[in-house]
Amino acid sequence: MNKQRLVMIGNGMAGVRLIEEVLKINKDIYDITIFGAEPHPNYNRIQLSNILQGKTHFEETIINEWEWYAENNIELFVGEAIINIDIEKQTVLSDKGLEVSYDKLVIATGSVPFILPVKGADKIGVIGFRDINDCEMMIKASKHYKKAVVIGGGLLGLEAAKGLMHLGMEVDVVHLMPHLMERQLDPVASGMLKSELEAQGMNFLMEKQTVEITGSDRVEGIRFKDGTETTTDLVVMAAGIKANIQVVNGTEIEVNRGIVVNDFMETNVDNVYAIGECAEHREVVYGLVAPLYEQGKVLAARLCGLETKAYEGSITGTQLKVSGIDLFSAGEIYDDSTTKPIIVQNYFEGVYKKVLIRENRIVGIVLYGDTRDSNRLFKMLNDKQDIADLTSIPFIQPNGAEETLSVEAMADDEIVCGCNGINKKEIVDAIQEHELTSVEAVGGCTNAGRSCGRCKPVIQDILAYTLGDSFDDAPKKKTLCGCTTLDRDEVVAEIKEKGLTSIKEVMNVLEWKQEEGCSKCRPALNYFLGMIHIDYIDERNSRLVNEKMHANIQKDGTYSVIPRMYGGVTSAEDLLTIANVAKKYNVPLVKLTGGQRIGLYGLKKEQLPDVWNDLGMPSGYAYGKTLRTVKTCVGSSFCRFGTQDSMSLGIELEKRFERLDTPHKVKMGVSACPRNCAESGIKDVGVVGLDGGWEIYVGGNGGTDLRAGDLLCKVATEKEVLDITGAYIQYYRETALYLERTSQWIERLGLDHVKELVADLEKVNALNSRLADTLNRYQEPWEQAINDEAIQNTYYRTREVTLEK
Ligand SMILES: Cc1cc2nc3c(=O)[nH]c(=O)nc-3n(C[C@H](O)[C@H](O)[C@H](O)COP(=O)(O)OP(=O)(O)OC[C@H]3O[C@@H](n4cnc5c(N)ncnc54)[C@H](O)[C@@H]3O)c2cc1C
Ligand SMILES: NC(=O)c1ccc[n+]([C@@H]2O[C@H](COP(=O)([O-])OP(=O)(O)OC[C@H]3O[C@@H](n4cnc5c(N)ncnc54)[C@H](O)[C@@H]3O)[C@@H](O)[C@H]2O)c1
Ligand code: SF4
Ligand code: FES
Repeated sequence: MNKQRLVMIGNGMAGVRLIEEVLKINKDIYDITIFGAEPHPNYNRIQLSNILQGKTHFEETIINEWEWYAENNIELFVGEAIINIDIEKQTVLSDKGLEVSYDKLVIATGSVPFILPVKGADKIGVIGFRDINDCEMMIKASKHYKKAVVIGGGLLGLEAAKGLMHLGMEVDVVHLMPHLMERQLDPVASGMLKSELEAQGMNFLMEKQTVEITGSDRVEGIRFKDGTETTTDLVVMAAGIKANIQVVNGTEIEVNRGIVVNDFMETNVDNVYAIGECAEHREVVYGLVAPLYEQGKVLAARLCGLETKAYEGSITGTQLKVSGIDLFSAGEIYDDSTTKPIIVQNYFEGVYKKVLIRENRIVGIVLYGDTRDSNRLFKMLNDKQDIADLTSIPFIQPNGAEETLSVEAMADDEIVCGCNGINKKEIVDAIQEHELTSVEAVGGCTNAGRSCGRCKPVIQDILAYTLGDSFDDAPKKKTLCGCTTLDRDEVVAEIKEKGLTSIKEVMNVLEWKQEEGCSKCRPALNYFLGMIHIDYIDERNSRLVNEKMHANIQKDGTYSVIPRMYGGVTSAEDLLTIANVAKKYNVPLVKLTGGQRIGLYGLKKEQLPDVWNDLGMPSGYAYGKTLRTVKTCVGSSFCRFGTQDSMSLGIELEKRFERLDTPHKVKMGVSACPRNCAESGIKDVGVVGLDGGWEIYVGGNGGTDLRAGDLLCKVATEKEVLDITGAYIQYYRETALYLERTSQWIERLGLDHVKELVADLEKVNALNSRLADTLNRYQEPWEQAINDEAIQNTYYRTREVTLEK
């Protein structure tokens, strides 16, 4: 049966979770295409506040790596927005002119910040806070400017303000209402919050209505309706959000505040669905992930033709991600004549708890200073539990709180992860069934902890409670990934001992928890098998996406082509060839790379084989976990300081070790004197010429974790450099964790240990002999692709998408 085509507009949190749910139900039902306006894979937007507050980095917030899309055969267009939907033809059109047809269309375009329509709102230095780009702008501004104003004292505004303070800025929060977070907190809790934030150094301008943003090109100040003003270098608008529904303009798809959907996330138009913050369900547009994930489950079942219960709406619970603040709120906040409150307040400890009750049922919760009971109370609210017998203070302030709040005392169905709706029993079952030993593994299996991350400490407690004594050892062990309880060394030992020869066999014999593994273990196993067995047949589909394509995917979904230029040395003829190719294919960017070669950027994947053919040069492997470049200085051939022939040694090193699979990328440099023009001191292997010999440095790194190389040894001849380098690289291949750079590996193993190894000639020879066997088996990948129609069809021919005439 032909697969149907599912197209999704939006590559964000709600949409991609929906796709995960669809794949869980049936991997084979759809050809999936996703368009994302941002140039990134799906990342955890919630964590943007934590990036500003210095608690995490962008890389750590990626939820679905590029490999995940490739592994699941999802066609992904990033940095490409859909600008038109034709519901008659069932096609969508992108801003780059790509027209794609669909059988089912999901709109998951999220929200946009509400920018106050005041004079000056378009000045430089006025931004929203929605994506990583906004985050980066704030970080950049903090390096040049001192003062920031955040407009809006809601969740987003306060998290932004705290982040800007962390970045060293002086921050005013401008708020329209008499108390902060008035949609989530009552005046008492709000007052306590304000006092705490003031104590942390935040300044508030309350009950101020902005009428103008002043300044020339860049913002310089803000003017309020009451005639007062404040100065500022940056304005962050956090005064709410609007559903991003622009894409349906001009269609018959019904909109109100959002795209109107029924209880199955269907719009009024056949085969068109909406989900996430752009969707309006029963007149509600949600702004937190928990309800959006619930919507995703219902829609996934619908799209896969399963019976499903309807989505009937959600009650949401809110928390603020600001260090030192502990609050929770859900449901109704303000009492009225129909509600009765139970309130506990302890000024001395800064604790305030209010539960609103109507007809013996909890209808609202506000907790400040102690939120340990939030899950229990929230469940009672959601379940509409009759609490007639409980309406006394101990029910919100249990005596001997520690005891009743322990994991043991938690009910099985108590929600642990609010974002993902996962209860204690589901976590305990997953731990037992899949022998999970870490919070990450629990997340991989159940989704718990994968969003705001607030529940991670409780998951940790549940692990300890479920595993008992064995938990003490568990966290120390770094398993290969969530699919196995074995670590790297155990997996490698088992492969050798049991003679396992394919990824499938490893997974079967070593009882992998997920039949097909994941994007972490598949490339690692492929590497280990290739490292162990000389005759191993590489599983190309298990490689990381760039290696699979033999080209580096760029942020707009195009690829780069970087041919080898051994030792950074080229010729007029090669330059002419590159220039002609660049012209012929209208290459958008031709650039010298940091590794002394020439990169052609912006090529479409279907152009790659032709470009490689026309170049007629070997691949520079600028995308691989392998030897990248050997940078050289001109050395004794031309430089008056040169003591050695750095270029010829560099070229020999590059020719010897090119294409070799390594646990991570390897860069080398050869300089002909200690002036080090080839930056040998920050390379995985750096060679420096001296009078009468060479010094070999190892473990250097010029990237994010800057590290100077350590002197491994001094040798007299070029042959010794080649032998020691060979032994060193082979030892790294045989002992490093997959994706461990030499800089991390050498610190883990200890320099002395490696020094001893390279001083032992027998060991050096044995390592070099194993390496030589391996080196013999590599083929030039670009040449292979040019000559193999099947490879071209599988990897480089696109499915029929048509370009707009
Ligand atoms: C700083 C911050 C902190 C937050 N903290 C929390 C929290 O603690 N807890 C919580 O539950 N929620 C939090 N949220 C809200 C949460 O991030 C959102 O509810 C969630 O991301 C919504 O998912 P979505 O898929 O609907 O939208 P998004 O995640 O915004 O994804 C929509 C994607 O669609 C893309 N897109 C838009 N138009 C087009 C188009 N025409 N073509 C192609 N692509 C398009 C957008 O670029 C975007 O990448 C926070 C939000 C922010 C900004
Ligand atoms: N911790 C979290 O759960 C979290 C964190 C950040 C963002 N978010 C989500 O992101 C979305 C956006 O958050 P938000 O805080 O912008 O939305 P919001 O609507 O909750 O709050 C906006 C605040 O801005 C104030 N405001 C409105 N107009 C103003 C004006 N002219 N001047 C000053 N103040 C004004 C409002 O009174 C309100 O308190 C929401 O859906 C929110 O749930 C959640
Ligand atoms: S490293 Fe020394 S030999 Fe090489 S170019 Fe620089 S100065 Fe000249
Ligand atoms: S509560 Fe947010 S990830 Fe679990």
